[in-house]
Amino acid sequence: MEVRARAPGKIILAGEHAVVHGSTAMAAAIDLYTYVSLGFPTPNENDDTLKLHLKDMDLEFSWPVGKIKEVIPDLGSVTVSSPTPCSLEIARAISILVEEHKIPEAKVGLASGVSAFLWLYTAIHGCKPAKAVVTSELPLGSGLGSSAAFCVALSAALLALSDSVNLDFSHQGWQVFGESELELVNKWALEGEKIIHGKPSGIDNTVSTYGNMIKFRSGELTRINTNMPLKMLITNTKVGRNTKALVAGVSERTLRHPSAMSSVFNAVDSISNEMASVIQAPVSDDLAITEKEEKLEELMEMNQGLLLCMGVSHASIETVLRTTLKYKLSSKLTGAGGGGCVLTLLPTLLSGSVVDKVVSELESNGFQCFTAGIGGNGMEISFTGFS
Ligand SMILES: Nc1ncnc2c1ncn2[C@@H]1O[C@H](COP(=O)(O)OP(=O)(O)OP(=O)(O)O)[C@@H](O)[C@H]1O
Ligand SMILES: C[C@@](O)(CCO)CC(=O)[O-]
Ligand SMILES: [Mg+2]
Repeated sequence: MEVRARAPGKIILAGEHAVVHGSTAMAAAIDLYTYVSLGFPTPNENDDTLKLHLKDMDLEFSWPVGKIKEVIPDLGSVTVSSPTPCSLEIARAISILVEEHKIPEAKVGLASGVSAFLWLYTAIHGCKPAKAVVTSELPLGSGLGSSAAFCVALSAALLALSDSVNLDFSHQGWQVFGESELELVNKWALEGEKIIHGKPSGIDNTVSTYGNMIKFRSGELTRINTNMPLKMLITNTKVGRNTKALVAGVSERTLRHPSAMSSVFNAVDSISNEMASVIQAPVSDDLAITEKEEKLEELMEMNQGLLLCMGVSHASIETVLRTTLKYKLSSKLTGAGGGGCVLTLLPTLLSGSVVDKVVSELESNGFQCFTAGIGGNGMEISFTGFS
């Protein structure tokens, strides 16, 4: 018996960081996914361990269920239908379980992901044996929402086995949850994101759960429907960074400059709302598309300028901006910044030869360029071996 869930990564079109401080943001799912599968031992296997295999990183973790029960204080008050933050006491216990496995220094950032796994697993499924296998098409720590996709896929797989979700176990292939179940997945995923991000706004896990394109502010999402073709070049600077630290840095800057940063966040709020209006406006002809694209380009450039004010750009990001500007293309960082990925709008009428030149110049800097489908499906689930 195995349950498998997948959840998409995302791009933030406008509003990252400001959204943590109550501004509106715009985000869209991309067709790169994280997959979580949960397999369970048959009674005669007599396997009493919880295993986590991070396949892409070639890392395996294993804990005797008895040890988990011994270390993690009573979870009795936690109910699946009421997503709950990981308490300090349980977080300390979980860190003991994580530190038992010496994670290589180069991959130490994974500790927060393993901690999020242990919290979500024990809180939703309890201290029971299983094997979880995780694979992902997303670059980790690059601004494309890998942490959110991980938390959403894991929460979905665990909830699929709970009494809180009604699913057709005999269904072949991917299936989606109903609205109330999606809301529960999203809320549990946010609890996982809190362990990885520190103070997440919830936009990443929300767009990974629901998919498509959303406008988001203070926990509320508005689905954005559009017939506007939107093509973005994604450039991964491959400069590693940590979202939790970058988010904390913006909060510290806000404490030092409350009035100035409030003006910055208000400006971002306006940019995101204007972007939503531009994208949603019906497209009538090629001229309309070009006009919309020019407005989007200006809004992206303005947002990038405000992200610079927040202190989350990076020399590598500035290199991408300078390079694409030479070809009169507009770019902005996406996600937490400090490196990671940069978006460049590719206008409908742009010739492929120009795109090739831009990509070639960007990749000559050691960056990795790719395009991804924008606005695809959200979280999905599949079952095998269930009668
Ligand atoms: N497939 C995965 N398996 C295990 N842990 C993961 C996985 N994907 C993400 N993580 C956890 O999330 C961390 C990266 O999250 P982080 O928020 O810093 O970057 P991101 O989500 O890729 O970018 P952003 O939040 O800016 O969109 C990893 O270091 C790891 O702890
Ligand atoms: C930087 C941030 O705004 C987006 C990260 O993808 C953090 C958050 O909203 O949780
Ligand atoms: Mg993240």
